[in-house]
Amino acid sequence: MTETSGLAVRGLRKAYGDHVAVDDVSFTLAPGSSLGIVGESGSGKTTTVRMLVGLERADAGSVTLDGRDRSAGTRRGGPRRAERLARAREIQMVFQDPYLSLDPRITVGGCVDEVLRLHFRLGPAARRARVAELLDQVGLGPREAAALPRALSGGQRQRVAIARALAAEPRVLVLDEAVAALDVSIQAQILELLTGIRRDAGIGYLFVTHDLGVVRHITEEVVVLRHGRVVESGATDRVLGAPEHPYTRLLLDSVPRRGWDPARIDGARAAAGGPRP
Ligand SMILES: Nc1ncnc2c1ncn2[C@@H]1O[C@H](COP(=O)(O)OP(=O)(O)OP(=O)(O)O)[C@@H](O)[C@H]1O
Repeated sequence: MTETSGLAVRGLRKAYGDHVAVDDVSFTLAPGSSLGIVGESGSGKTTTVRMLVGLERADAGSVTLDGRDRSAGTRRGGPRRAERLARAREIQMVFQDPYLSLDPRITVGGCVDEVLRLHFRLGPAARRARVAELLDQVGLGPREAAALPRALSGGQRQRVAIARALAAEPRVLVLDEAVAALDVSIQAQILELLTGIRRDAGIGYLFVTHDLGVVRHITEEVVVLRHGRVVESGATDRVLGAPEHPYTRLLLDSVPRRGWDPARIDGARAAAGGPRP
């Protein structure tokens, strides 16, 4: 990746009072590639991506997309609305629970249409066609388009959330535990769908998850966070296949499987430096 293409995160830091949630986190995401951010609960994954999408202000560090500084332009009064909108469009987020992020009073088609109206100058007929196309891309048809979110299954709702994110034509899609609430078979369907979209659209994925199976399935590179710091990063196959840091080994050993022994995990945790004091 050249310095000017893709997403580059450098030295991000965020403290809440005297608790440092994210500490000097850096990584890059090439256009169309897929990066996993893994770590235990409280390791700083969500705080990191919230800073990328502007839901949280970083204390230090920078985020650039295709060479443009996303924190720049904060001159007096902040960036102009058009700039802010353009920036918001570039990185879209899909959350764990689409039910909470979808307006219960607006039909599925209407909620995708909202995004088109916000970001693009399209007439009603063009918007209708684009809504149908986006829903079709995620495997939903006219029946679902006319329904309210509560009439859909969890997997269908997550498809709506993905269609809505894609409507903005982002460069990067941040998926924060986006399949965690779904049944395993539905998870697999959504992961397949996302894999296909990435291939076709060349959108970069940032996958926040505690599920190493998901990481193995969908990411090319991975960053391991612990207590807000990057302890290991690299190609997913290498990091999961031959982890170098004791904490990564601990995460791998913590996945329940045949012959799994919780007592061994406690021993490994002590070796990795124990819980935070
Ligand atoms: N708004 C906030 N105010 C105070 N502390 C916060 C806030 N948001 C996060 N934290 C703290 O920052 C640390 C990192 O939290 P974060 O949610 O980023 O972790 P995570 O790795 O995403 O965890 P999980 O997998 O449970 O979502 C935690 O110790 C958390 O308690």
